[in-house]
Amino acid sequence: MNTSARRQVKAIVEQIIKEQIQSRSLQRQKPLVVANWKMNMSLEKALHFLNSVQSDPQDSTVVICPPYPLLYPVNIAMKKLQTGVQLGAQNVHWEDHGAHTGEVSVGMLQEVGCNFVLIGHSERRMAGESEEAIQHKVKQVLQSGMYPIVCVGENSEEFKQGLTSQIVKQQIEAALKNLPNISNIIIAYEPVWAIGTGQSATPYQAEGVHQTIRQSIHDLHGSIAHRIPILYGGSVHAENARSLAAYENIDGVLVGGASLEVKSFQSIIRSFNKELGSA
Ligand SMILES: O=C[C@H](O)COP(=O)(O)O
Repeated sequence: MNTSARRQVKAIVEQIIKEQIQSRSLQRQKPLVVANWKMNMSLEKALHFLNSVQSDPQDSTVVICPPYPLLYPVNIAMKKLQTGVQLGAQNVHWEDHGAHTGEVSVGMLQEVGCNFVLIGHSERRMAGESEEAIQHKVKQVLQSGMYPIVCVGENSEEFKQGLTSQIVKQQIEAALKNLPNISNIIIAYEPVWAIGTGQSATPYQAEGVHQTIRQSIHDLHGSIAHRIPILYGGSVHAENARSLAAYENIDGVLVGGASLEVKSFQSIIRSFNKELGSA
C-alpha cells in the first residue's frame, strides 16, 4: 500500500473510532478513568502530579487510588486545587473496627474523602485474598454508599487454555451473589498476563470479555447489568486508550504504570473524553 492509500485508511479508521465514541457517549454513562498508583509515589511527587493533572467532570470521572499514607494529604490537595479528580483506596477491610492490625475500615476511608475502593485486585488475590473475603468487602463497601471497583481476570495459564470466560464468570458470581443492591458496583477486567507486561489485550478481545461479564451480571441481577461500568486494565497507555474507548462495553480504564506520569495519564483521560479534538 502506498503512502497516500495508507493515509486514507488511517483517516477512515480515525473517523469510525470518532463516530463510535460519540454515539457511545450518547448512550452510556460518563467514562471512568482510574489510576492505581500501587506501592509507588512519594508525597512530593503526588502533589506535583495533582498540580498538573486536569479533568473536566462533565467529560469523564477521574479517580486516583494512592497508597494509604497519601490519602489524607492528597484529599486536602485535591480540595484546594479543585482538580475535579476523585479519591479511591486500593483495599479495605470488611469489619467496622477491631483487632485487625494493619487494616483500614470503610469509615476510615470515608473520613479521608474516598468515594471509591479497589477490591480483589489480582496482586492481592495472588497474596492470598479469598473469594469469601472479596464478597465481604464488596458488601461492606456497598452498604456505606461508596463505589467498589471489583477486579476480575484470568492468569496466563488460564488464558492459554481458553478458560477466560469461565474464570471471569466464577469471579463475578463469587463477588456479586446475594447482594441486595449492586447499583454502585464497578467491575474492572484485568487479564493478569497483561498487567505491567506491556502486552495489553486487544480492544476487540477486551470487548468480548466485557460482554461476557455483563451477561454474568445480568444472569445474577437482571437489567441493572446494562448500567454497571466495566473497565479494562492491563498495560493501558496513551497509544491504546483511544481504541479501547471506542468499544461499546469498555466504559473506562484502570491504569497502573501509565498513571504515574502526568503526561501519559492526561493523554489517557483525553482519549475517553467526548470531544476528541484534543486527543
Ligand atoms: O490496577 C492496575 C492494573 O494492575 C494495570 O497495571 P498496568 O497498567 O501497569 O498494566
